[in-house]
Amino acid sequence: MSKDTTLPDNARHTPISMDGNPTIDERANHCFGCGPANPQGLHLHFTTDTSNPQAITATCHFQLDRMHEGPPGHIHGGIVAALLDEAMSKLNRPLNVLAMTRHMEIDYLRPVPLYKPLVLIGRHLSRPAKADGTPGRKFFHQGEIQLPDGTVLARSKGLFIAIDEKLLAAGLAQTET
Ligand SMILES: CCCCCCCCCCCCCC(=O)SCCNC(=O)CCNC(=O)[C@H](O)C(C)(C)COP(=O)(O)OP(=O)(O)OC[C@H]1O[C@@H](n2cnc3c(N)ncnc32)[C@H](O)[C@@H]1OP(=O)(O)O
Repeated sequence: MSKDTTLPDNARHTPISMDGNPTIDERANHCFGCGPANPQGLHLHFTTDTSNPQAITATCHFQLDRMHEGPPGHIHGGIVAALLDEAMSKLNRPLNVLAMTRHMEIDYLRPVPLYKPLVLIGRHLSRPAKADGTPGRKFFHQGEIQLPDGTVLARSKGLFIAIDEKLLAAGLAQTET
């Protein structure tokens, strides 16, 4: 019996159809947000919760220091954007899709402190169906940076567009040396 690929699967790191075709990111592992091989990266580690398939989450506990300073004692706004983008993008794989950020908007609600434990959360909001009722390419997600007591410091909404995995795999094959 074939597996239902529309359901989230938190045991996997890539969509089923990508078996044997790791992404560029996975091969190099230099992703600025989560790649362990990037010495300048943020080294974020997420835990995904797919217990409610309609509202899956990705959560990361992190703390940054002066390397990422913007306003004195606080995280640079561009890094805040990178954190939120990363949290939202981490929802795509449990949803069994490869997708890239097409649009995101950010509310910078409070300055985000350095040297303090913080919580980064991505939440899947919706995947509107196409006109014919089949699953669409657009994934809407939300991201938040919170203090441990739940106070929200920054919030994002993002639109991610699913990429054709066959084209991606073909592109990777051409880059093999
Ligand atoms: C080298 C590549 C490697 C890839 C590895 C991936 C692994 C994962 C990596 C993890 C990365 C982590 C995350 C990162 O940081 S990813 C890094 C940052 N993102 C990028 O670099 C993405 C660059 N953009 C693209 O490549 C293309 O634009 C993509 C592929 C995303 C879509 O191009 P495509 O030509 O296919 O689609 P489209 O442009 O017609 O738009 C699609 C639909 O969206 C609608 N729309 C647009 N704006 C809005 C809006 N504001 N509100 C509502 N809707 C809006 C628009 O009307 C259209 O709708 P419709 O007309 O179809 O109904």
